[in-house]
Amino acid sequence: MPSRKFADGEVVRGRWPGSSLYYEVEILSHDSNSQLYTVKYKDGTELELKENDIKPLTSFRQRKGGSTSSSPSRRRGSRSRSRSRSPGRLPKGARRSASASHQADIKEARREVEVKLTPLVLEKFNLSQESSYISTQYRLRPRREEIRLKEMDSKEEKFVTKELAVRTFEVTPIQAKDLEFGGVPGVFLIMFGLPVFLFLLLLMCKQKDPSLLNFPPPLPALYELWETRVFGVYLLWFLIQALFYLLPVGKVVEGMPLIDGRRLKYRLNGFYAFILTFAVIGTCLFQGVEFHYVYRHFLQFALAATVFCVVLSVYLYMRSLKAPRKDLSPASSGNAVYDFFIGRELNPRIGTFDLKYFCELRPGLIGWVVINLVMLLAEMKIQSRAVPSLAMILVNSFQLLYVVDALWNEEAVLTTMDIIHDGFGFMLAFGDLVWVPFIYSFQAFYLVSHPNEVSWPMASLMIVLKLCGYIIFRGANSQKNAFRKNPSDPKLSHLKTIHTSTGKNLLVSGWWGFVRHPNYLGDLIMALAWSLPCGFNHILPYFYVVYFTMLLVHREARDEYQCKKKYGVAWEKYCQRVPYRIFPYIY
Ligand SMILES: NC(=O)C1=CN([C@@H]2O[C@H](COP(=O)(O)OP(=O)(O)OC[C@H]3O[C@@H](n4cnc5c(N)ncnc54)[C@H](OP(=O)(O)O)[C@@H]3O)[C@@H](O)[C@H]2O)C=CC1
Ligand SMILES: CC(C)=CCC[C@@H](C)[C@H]1CC=C2C3=C(CC[C@@]21C)[C@@]1(C)CC[C@H](O)C(C)(C)[C@@H]1CC3
Repeated sequence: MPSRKFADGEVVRGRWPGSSLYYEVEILSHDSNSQLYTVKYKDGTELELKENDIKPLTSFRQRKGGSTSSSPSRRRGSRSRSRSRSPGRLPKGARRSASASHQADIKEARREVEVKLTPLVLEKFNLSQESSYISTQYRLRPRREEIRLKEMDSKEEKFVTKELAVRTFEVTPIQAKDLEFGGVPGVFLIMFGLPVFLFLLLLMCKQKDPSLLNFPPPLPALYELWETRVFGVYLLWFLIQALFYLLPVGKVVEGMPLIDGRRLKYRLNGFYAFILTFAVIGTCLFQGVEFHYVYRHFLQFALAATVFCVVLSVYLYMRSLKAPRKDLSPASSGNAVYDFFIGRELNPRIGTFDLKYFCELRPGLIGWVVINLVMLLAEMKIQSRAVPSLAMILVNSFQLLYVVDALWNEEAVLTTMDIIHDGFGFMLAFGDLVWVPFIYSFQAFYLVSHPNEVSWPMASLMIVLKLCGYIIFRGANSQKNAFRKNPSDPKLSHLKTIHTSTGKNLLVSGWWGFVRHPNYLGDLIMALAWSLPCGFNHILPYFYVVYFTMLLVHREARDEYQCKKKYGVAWEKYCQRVPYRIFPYIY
């Protein structure tokens, strides 16, 4: 008979399903057939857990004792992590509401968790058991601070209790307000509108006078835009990038925990792929390959990429119908149109080949730099220049820095909303493979046919602006990534934090104490710096700044909504302490 590690009545730590958080539980019984323990959380919740998901209390106490954190808020954060909290909140992936008519899928996974929860009466948590080992930390704190913290604790406990009650018993019907992007009509409009808009914009830019008054330009017939050879070149590009992605070079890291606690592995070799790509391009240039072909067929390439993206999205949707429910995205809704757009499967993979992760950083992002280079060469050819214009050099170098930075910090993409929350569907396929390479290169495309002379003093100001944006963007992203990776990193010990009932803390000083999305602010400042070299003759090169502001304001609202659900009172406190979202004193 297989042995069991924990005895009935033993008090241990049990992992909350789908998260990496452990809570104090009592072992009630053990089933020798299923090898599952029935455990009881402090609020009365009973669950069945595997032995791997249970840890002795001692391992946690030892870790706390070794905390290096020094700031009061950090101490407070670690204390809260070591204390038992209600596991009432569901795993991140299961937070969104379910439809009555919703297929089994992801929401059923949530229901599975819910039906096993059996708190008939939700009692207030008993925290006394652990107070002995946290008391040394309490004693160090001034009295007034202690009272304030206790008040906050009781407020948070009430919040968690309420959350648990709601999440345990509520059968949440799908409601229009739960769908983002304007729901089904909204995503329908986006799916048809964006490709049309892309072509109108590119055609407009090709006009001699790309004024808004000349909008919309005449659309060419579809057969004029389709070229099989171009499609072949595009496929070749995609396959070469896929080949580079498969090279067994670079570190392998684990992504964030999924709904079932698994962590997928990702190879970080984007930067190598970039170097290899440019080694190949350099060789081709040396061999006299005509890159002007890409400029001459720019619209055809955009169409080839769009067709490819539609085919890919159909494939992704079809395969998601066979995907096990644990693999579905928390953003998926059960509505076919919406799910086709937002993506139904969270991490579609062919073997170890992760399609979303690959598309997010490789063909589109590296393609953007290649297109910029093509535009630089086209400018020299069309304007008969011996060297590229200063404006073109600025645009190329600013955007090159952005892409190299993304590939160098590739691991950071694993914590973005796109990887953790959104599925892989039309939105990201189109965004990654069409929008990024063909819209983000718009300034360079514009400069080919609309030259702008930039003086050195103006160029210096633009460089300063770009560097300011970059320092904010990189500083904020690195600070948050380092904090999420290791909250007690000594390099971050000077920063203040707010503790949350999930056990994770929020930074409230440093970049994240300046505004609530400092990384977006930096990104937007950089976007402005990319457009300024195009001058002020036309509004068109500033389209990117306008679009990007809209994208990030909308993204900030989506993130805010999710953080509010995730962190509750703690998030509200954060908002009080850091009142501005992106632009200090403005928004
Ligand atoms: N060029 C482009 O087109 C685009 C670029 N971007 C860039 O991508 C990057 C990633 O963006 P995105 O994924 O949207 O979001 P963020 O990197 O800003 O991540 C948001 C998450 O950070 C955590 N967080 C929020 N506030 C705090 C805090 N005070 N302390 C600690 N953690 C906090 C929360 O997650 P949790 O607590 O769960 O860790 C929150 O959900 C940004 O730099 C953005 O500018 C984004 C979109 C498009
Ligand atoms: C118009 C439409 C369908 C929008 C989709 C939005 C996408 C264009 C963007 C969503 C998130 C993105 C990110 C980057 C590029 C744009 C998209 C795909 C990113 C790869 C750019 C480089 C950054 O350093 C980044 C890695 C942080 C970033 C991640 C998010």
